[in-house]
Amino acid sequence: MDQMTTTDLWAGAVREIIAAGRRMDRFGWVPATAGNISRRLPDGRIAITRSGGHKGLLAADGVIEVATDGRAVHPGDRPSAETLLHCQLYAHDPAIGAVLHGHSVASTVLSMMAADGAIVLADYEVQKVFAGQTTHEARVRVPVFDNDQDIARLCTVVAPDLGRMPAGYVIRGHGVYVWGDTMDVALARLEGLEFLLACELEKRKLGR
Ligand SMILES: CSC[C@@H](O)[C@@H](O)C(=O)COP(=O)(O)O
Ligand SMILES: [Zn+2]
Repeated sequence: MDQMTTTDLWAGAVREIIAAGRRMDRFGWVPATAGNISRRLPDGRIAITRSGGHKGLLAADGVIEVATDGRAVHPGDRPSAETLLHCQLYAHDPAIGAVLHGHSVASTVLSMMAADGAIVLADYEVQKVFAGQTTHEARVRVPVFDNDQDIARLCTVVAPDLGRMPAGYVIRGHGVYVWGDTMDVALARLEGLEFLLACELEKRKLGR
């Protein structure tokens, strides 16, 4: 791959990450410095948001490269605190090309109330946004994992569920992780999941 092509690939990934951050911000899913966003390039490089920036106000220098073990490729760069959760998904499935993490009100509140380690979505038409879901009559289980500031340890808790989370997962009192083969697919899944969590929160406020 020539130099021009690798530069173009990187620029494309950065554009997608910046646009995703703006879109997530419009919905209020990345308050303050919350959230992180990554993209795996066709050549295997991983682009991810720098730690601590506002994800709705990203510029090109807010996106940096990490290796598959989560370490910054360029010395001095500080990748997202949750980089290992992104790398875990990329290592699990070579088809995954984008990972999104946001902190919505609905995911934060519902996960704090979740019993049995999951939020179960049922009877919603929009469940069909998730791969393999063809009817509102199915039940979509969204695992809820306890929050942990030790992200390597959190990865070991998430690991057994890899490959059986059609809608992504939620970290308790923290937020969602979703992914997709492309950024557009990941954003569609995020929008679908957040819509359903918002519905679920409204339902519970009505005592249902
Ligand atoms: C604003 S606190 C949120 C952070 O602790 C973390 O959960 C988060 O989502 C963003 O961390 P970052 O290191 O910027 O990727
Ligand atoms: Zn977070």
